[in-house]
Amino acid sequence: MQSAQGFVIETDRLTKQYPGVRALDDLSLRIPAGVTGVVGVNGAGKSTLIKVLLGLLPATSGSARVLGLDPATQGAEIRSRVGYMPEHDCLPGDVSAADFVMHMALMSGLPRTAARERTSEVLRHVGLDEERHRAMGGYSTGMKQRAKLAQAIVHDPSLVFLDEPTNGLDPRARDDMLDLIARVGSDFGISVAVTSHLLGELERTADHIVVIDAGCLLRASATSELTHTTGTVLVEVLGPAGSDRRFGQALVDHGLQAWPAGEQVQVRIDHPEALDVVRDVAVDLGLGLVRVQEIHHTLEEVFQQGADA
Ligand SMILES: Nc1ncnc2c1ncn2[C@@H]1O[C@H](COP(=O)(O)OP(=O)(O)OP(=O)(O)O)[C@@H](O)[C@H]1O
Repeated sequence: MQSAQGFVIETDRLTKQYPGVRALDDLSLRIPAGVTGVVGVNGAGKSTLIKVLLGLLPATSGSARVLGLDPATQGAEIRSRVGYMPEHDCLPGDVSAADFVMHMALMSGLPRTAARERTSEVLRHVGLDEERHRAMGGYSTGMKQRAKLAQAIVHDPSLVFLDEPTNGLDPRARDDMLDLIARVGSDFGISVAVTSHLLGELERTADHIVVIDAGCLLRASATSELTHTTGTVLVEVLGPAGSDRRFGQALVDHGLQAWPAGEQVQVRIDHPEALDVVRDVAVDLGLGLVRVQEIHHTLEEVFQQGADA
């Protein structure tokens, strides 16, 4: 279920005041279905936002809708339709993932047979098939994060909140977790709101990015809009040593802006025929064109530019 306008989450001037700290400050945002990255430095207000949206914390002022429901009065209903993976370790060490996830499935109201089937399905999905009967106290951080993800989606929610799911993971486990999150969206059709304090991390995974700073909305946009093309391409040619330099010089002689980038050449594509010139120059010099790749801004660059402006 979504709101009449098709947003899974909407907030209007949402404010949360803790004693001495305004964690959310007049925050108005709209999050569509799909995978959305909620990005902000530590202390920006991400966890507070999730807790208010789940109806676990009352807002000081303003309003919100989650799947069209009001967290202030319909928290229990929201929590039955929304999954939540908390940031911190909250798993009982002496219980197996299979028992824990099954318990969470039963708690959410699934009948026993459906709960058992769904538990196997989600544990397989998160890659905890083999180890599911071992006590979770002996799990690695990556395995614990997977078990937390499994319990968040076991009741087949329409939306899931994942609070810093890559925290404490090494780069390989982090990439695996990000792939898994993308598949929660695509394979199960569950909308995802995932937080991170690392700007670049959700670039590949999220369809939309919301950036929060000191409880305020800094930016909200489709990821593709934020990381739009830089108008340059990276070209790799195949030929004898020094071919890249000869190629770059020839492009400049043909009126293009080109400069070296390692052993490749970066070329500004500022008119539609520029790519034809790149191809023709390579042919003229007898060089093979190995690849021509569009360069996109990274999210870090986009926000660095914003900060410098
Ligand atoms: N229960 C609380 N009482 C007082 N201040 C709090 C409380 N919980 C959070 N805060 C403060 O509110 C601000 C926002 O915290 P929040 O945990 O929502 O941020 P965050 O973006 O999730 O960061 P992190 O990833 O570090 O948890 C911080 O300044 C934090 O210290």
